[in-house]
Amino acid sequence: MAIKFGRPIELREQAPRSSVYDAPSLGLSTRLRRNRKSEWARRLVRENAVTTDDLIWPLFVVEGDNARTPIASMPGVERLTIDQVVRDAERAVALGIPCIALFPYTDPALRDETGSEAWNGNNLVCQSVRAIKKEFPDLGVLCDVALDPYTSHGHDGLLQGGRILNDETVAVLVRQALVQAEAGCDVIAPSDMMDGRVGAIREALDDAGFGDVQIMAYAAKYASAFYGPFRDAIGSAKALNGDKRTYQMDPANSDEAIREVELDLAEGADMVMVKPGMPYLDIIRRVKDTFAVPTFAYQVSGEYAMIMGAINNGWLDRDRVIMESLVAFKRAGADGVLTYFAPEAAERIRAGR
Ligand SMILES: NCc1[nH]cc(CCC(=O)O)c1CC(=O)O
Ligand SMILES: [Mg+2]
Repeated sequence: MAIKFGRPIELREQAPRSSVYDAPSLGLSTRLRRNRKSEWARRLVRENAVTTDDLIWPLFVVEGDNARTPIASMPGVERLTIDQVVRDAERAVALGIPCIALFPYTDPALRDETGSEAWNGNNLVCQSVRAIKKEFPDLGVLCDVALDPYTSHGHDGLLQGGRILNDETVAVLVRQALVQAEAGCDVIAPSDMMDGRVGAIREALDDAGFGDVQIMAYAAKYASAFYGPFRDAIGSAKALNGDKRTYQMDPANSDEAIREVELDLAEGADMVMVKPGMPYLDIIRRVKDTFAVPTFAYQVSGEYAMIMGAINNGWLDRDRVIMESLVAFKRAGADGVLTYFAPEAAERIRAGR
C-alpha cells in the first residue's frame, strides 16, 4: 500500500466540494499556453535556434609534441600542441563547425616588453595555421590580433611610462596581422581595442594582396572580470600589471558601444563582435538593430567557467543549460557565437538534444 506522510493514500479524505480546483473559467480568448501544449507545437512556433553554422570554436595552442594540458579554471578545455590542434580542427570539420579561433600560450622566455614574438612569422599561431590549413583548407581559421599573449607585462599594447601607446601599438598590430594572413589565416580579429586599428589593418592587408582576408572586429569589448580564466589559459594572468581600463570599455556604457561599432565598420570591419556575451546581451541587441551587420558574441572564459563550475557541482543541468546559454545569443540578435562549448553544442544539435 502506498504510504504518504504516514497515512495510506486510500484513506485520505476527498477534497471538499468548493475546492481550489473549482474556480470559474476566466473566459480568455487568448491563451498563450495553447502554443506550448506539446513538443511539436513548441517546435512550430520556436523563434530562434542555434545551428552548427553559428559556432566558432576557440582553441589554445602551446609548444610541444602530442600533449593536451588541462586548464584548471576551464574544466574540459585544454592547451594543445600543434599536432593536437590539428586533431581538434579535424573534429571541427567532422562536426560541421565552420570556423575555429586560435590563441597561443607563449613560452615565457619568448615574451618581452614589446611582444615582438607577435610578428614572428614562425610563431605558434602561424605554425598552427599552416598545419591546419594544410590538412583542412576549407575550415575557417580566425586569429586574434593583440599583444597580450606575447608581452612580459600582459597588456594588449606597447607600454611606456605606465601608459598604453595607441598609434605605436597599431603599427605593430599591423605587422602581427600580416604574418597571420601570410600563414593562411582567413579572419583577422583585432581584440586590442586601440583606436584606428581596423582601418590600418585593412589597408595593410589590401596593400599586401590579402584583400579576401576578413576582419572581425572585437568592436565592443569591455574591461571585464570574465576574462580571468582565459588569462590563465594563455599565461598572462600573473604577468598582467594593473588592468585594461584605459583601452577596453567601461561595463557601465552602452551608447559608447554604438560609437565603437560605427567606427570599426567605417574602417572596414566585415563583422563585429560584442564581448563578453551573456552580461552584454543588451549591447548585442542594440548593435544588431542599429547596424544590421554580421554580429557575433563571445561567450568568454569566465562565462564558460561559471557554467561548468555549476554543472560539475550538480547545481545546473548540463543537458539544458549549455544550449539555453547559446540560444540567448541568437535571441539577442547575434549571428554567431565564439564558445568553448562549440563541439558539445554541435554534437547536441546533431543528436537533436
Ligand atoms: N586581447 C586578448 C583577448 N582575446 C580574447 C580574450 C578573452 C577571451 C575569453 O575570456 O575567453 C582576451 C583577454 C583580454 O582581453 O584580457
Ligand atoms: Mg574601437
